[in-house]
Amino acid sequence: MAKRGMLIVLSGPSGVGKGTVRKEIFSQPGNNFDYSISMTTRKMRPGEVNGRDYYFVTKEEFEKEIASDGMLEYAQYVDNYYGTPLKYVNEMLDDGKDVFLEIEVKGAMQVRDKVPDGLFIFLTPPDLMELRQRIVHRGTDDLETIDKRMKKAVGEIEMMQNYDYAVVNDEVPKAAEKIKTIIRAERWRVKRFLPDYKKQLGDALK
Ligand SMILES: Nc1nc2c(ncn2[C@@H]2O[C@H](COP(=O)(O)OP(=O)(O)O)[C@@H](O)[C@H]2O)c(=O)[nH]1
Ligand SMILES: Nc1ncnc2c1ncn2[C@@H]1O[C@H](COP(=O)(O)OP(=O)(O)O)[C@@H](O)[C@H]1O
Repeated sequence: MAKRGMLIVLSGPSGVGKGTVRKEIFSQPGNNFDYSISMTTRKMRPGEVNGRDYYFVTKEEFEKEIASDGMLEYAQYVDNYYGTPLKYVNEMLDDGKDVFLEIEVKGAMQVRDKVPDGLFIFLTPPDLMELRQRIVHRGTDDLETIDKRMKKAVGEIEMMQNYDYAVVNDEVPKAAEKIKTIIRAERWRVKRFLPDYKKQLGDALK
């Protein structure tokens, strides 16, 4: 049955370990979902590669994409734009492939409105002190940015209620395992099969 692919959205507060857990999932055989590379106006960090980690663009370039309806969703996060280019996601889903988005909560809620049958998973820290320690430990943000990210994290965690599943990122392999289990089960959601059978029934009764 040629089913449309499943859109998988992983969000959670900055520093909770989304990138780390996603890489763990993708490194395992059979879990190479198509990853949607986001566009951002934030500065490239050491070690990041344009076109692999993000498409790094100017504010003007980003605003042009918004104006031409080129984004599935976008949000402003700590002084920068972040967004999901629409074209790639649509092509992959039409091709029957599952697409994985790793995005913050405001963007995820826009996706939820547009793609209600997507799978929405919230990655949450064991507690807020641990979250702060992870951001400090990562060493990519100055103290002022860390404070901004922490304040934001509180509001973001409250958004958890709008997701289908919550996964606590206590240990990376455990969190990755839980997410894989959720994805595996969700592939067999009745909603995903009904349209195909309805069409077959229509054809069979002709
Ligand atoms: N809405 C939206 N958020 C994104 C997108 N790409 C990344 N983000 C989120 O933007 C936030 C900041 O990302 P980044 O500056 O890379 O920091 P980090 O993920 O905390 O290392 C994170 O919560 C990301 O998940 C996107 O395409 N759309
Ligand atoms: N389960 C975990 N236990 C301890 N540290 C973690 C865990 N998951 C991630 N980290 C660390 O926390 C920091 C933030 O992780 P990262 O994947 O960059 O988060 P995000 O993508 O959500 O902003 C990194 O230094 C990472 O190594």
